[in-house]
Amino acid sequence: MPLIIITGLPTSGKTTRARQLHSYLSSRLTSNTTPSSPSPSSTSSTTDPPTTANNNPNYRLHLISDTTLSIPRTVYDLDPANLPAHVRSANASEKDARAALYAAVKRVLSPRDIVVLDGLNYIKGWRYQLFCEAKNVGTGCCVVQVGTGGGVERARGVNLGRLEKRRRKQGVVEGGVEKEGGEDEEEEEPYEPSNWENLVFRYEEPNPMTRWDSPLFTLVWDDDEAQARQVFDQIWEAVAGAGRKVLRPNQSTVQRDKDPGGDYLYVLERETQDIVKKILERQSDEGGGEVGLPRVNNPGDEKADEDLVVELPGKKVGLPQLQRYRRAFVALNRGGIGLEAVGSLAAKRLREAFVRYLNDAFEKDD
Ligand SMILES: Nc1ncnc2c1ncn2[C@@H]1O[C@H](COP(=O)(O)OP(=O)(O)OP(=O)(O)O)[C@@H](O)[C@H]1O
Repeated sequence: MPLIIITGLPTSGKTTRARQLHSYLSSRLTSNTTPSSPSPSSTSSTTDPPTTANNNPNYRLHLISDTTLSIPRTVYDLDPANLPAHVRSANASEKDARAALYAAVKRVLSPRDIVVLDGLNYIKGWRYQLFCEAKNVGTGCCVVQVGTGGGVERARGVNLGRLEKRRRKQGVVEGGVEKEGGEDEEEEEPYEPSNWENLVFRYEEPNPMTRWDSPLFTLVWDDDEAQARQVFDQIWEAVAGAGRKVLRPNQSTVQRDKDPGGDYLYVLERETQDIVKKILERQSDEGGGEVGLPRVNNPGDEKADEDLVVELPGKKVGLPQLQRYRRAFVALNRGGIGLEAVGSLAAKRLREAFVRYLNDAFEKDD
């Protein structure tokens, strides 16, 4: 499962662990024997390791993060008005940052590439999207949660420390005395305190019971080298060991490598619109439960084959929510399933795929 998603609260030690894991995997791939332990110095290293190591005939290794893509910390600002003008004009919002990360992952991810994605990765829908991408290219995905252990105080302290360091560096110390030094140190960017608190508030804990957050590995701040090494061994086993799990693309991520025909896009729109319309018509007033849908969109004979089943979430679903899912599904499958499949077969497959996609999405929302 070559996509390794690192997640955790802001300033909780994610990059530190991501670098340790990267260097562990790198030495494991290079030597094909016993990997080196994470070195003590790597805990405080601020220099990025090379993003690619290609010493093993079977795997290439990549590290992707905000830093490797030069994504500024300001993208996590709550209020775009607070962003510096040059950032605002480049429209560098958090959403755009995610798009850049997604594109970077997509560019390299394959069954032969191990990608360590270091970042907050705090939105479960985002982790789900990455899981689908891994599945789409026929590889696997796991999540590594980095925690500080025993509350958020330590992570908050790291951020406050960074803020203080930045203040001192800017020469704005109490009493207005300008201080020197620190010029040659690489600055670890702090979050504005309100943003930090908000990111903690919004953090969506990984849930190992869901497919997209499993297998889930955990590392805490106080884990020493030997403990970290044990977890890295388990990750290696999951990623490259005999028992590694490979996700096979299914019909909710329909093959996209053929040129789409104009008809295909029309069929994609028509069938997904029809499913949305029927769900709205058929769901009960209380919401929840199952709704049967026709496998074929044939107004003359709708009752004939109603064996597609949507399991609705606990509350009633509205048009905006369904349209959002529909648009996401359309975007995912716009690439087409090939001209040969256009027609009734494509329509049927798309309906099945869209229903499966909705079931996944509702399960995730519950
Ligand atoms: N397990 C640890 N033991 C000791 N110090 C650590 C540990 N993990 C991180 N640190 C220190 O805490 C600080 C923050 O760590 P790091 O940059 O890895 O956090 P992060 O979660 O990646 O932060 P950000 O949210 O800014 O990306 C660094 O100075 C680092 O050296």
